[in-house]
Amino acid sequence: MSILGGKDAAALHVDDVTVEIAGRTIVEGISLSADGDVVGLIGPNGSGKSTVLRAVYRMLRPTSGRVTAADRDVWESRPREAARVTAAVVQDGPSDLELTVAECVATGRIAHGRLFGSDRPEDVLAIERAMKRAGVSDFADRDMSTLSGGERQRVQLARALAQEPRILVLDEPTNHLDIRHQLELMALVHALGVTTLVTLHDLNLAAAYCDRLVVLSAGEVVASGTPGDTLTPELLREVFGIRAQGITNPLTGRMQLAYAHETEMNFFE
Ligand SMILES: Nc1ncnc2c1ncn2[C@@H]1O[C@H](COP(=O)(O)OP(=O)(O)OP(=O)(O)O)[C@@H](O)[C@H]1O
Repeated sequence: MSILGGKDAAALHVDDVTVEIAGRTIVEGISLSADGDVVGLIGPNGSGKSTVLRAVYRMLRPTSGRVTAADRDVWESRPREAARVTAAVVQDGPSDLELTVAECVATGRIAHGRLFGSDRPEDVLAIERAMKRAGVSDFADRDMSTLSGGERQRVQLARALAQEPRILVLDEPTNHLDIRHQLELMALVHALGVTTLVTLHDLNLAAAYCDRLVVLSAGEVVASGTPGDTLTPELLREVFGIRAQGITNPLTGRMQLAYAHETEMNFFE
């Protein structure tokens, strides 16, 4: 049993996935896997990260290729069956502004057969546990419409945790969060032990909290591996157009990057 209360982490395989929209190839030949670890999907704006995630959480059907979660083709599964395995926190997700925080988190239980307004003991437990982990218990009774962007983002995470997923898909989960909550969220995600595919623009969060990285450029995978193997000065220059160097964070011992715009000279030179 996972620490969320559900079944253990499940394997996710994206196998040679291509997505075309209106005749334009958005991503091509994408393959990646995750199994109980945290895999970061990184790349510049428009490189196709969200498109890959949409194919995984059943929002955008691939033109070719296969996505399997817990050994089932997600595009041949029923939506509720897929939702019992995979939960997503996404940018264009439902806003649920008319619900309270607790009601919003409770919708994560629908995949497990909860009917609206009738929580079973296991639902109550999962909802409370998820709110506590995401740090939103204090405002459980507030209306979603009254929350700040960062608070709302943590509620979306709580809803996903209440789903007791075996695979977690997160699209820029930290973009509204202050620095403390960014670190807390990434540490929490890492500690869950749930298979996680996460897009991040912050390369330092990616380096510190992802077990492996997959780098996209112009709709294709151009590198994958551990942060140390992937985030080389050459790749960062070619793909992101920056000067960068891996350094060790003196407080945590984890890898992080020192970076500058390619045109920027050393201030002290
Ligand atoms: N429905 C669509 N119709 C047309 N073009 C699309 C559609 N969805 C995505 N695109 C295009 O596909 C490319 C990849 O988009 P995607 O959102 O996957 O990139 P991303 O890496 O997540 O970008 P960002 O870092 O800016 O969020 C972009 O050029 C985008 O404009």
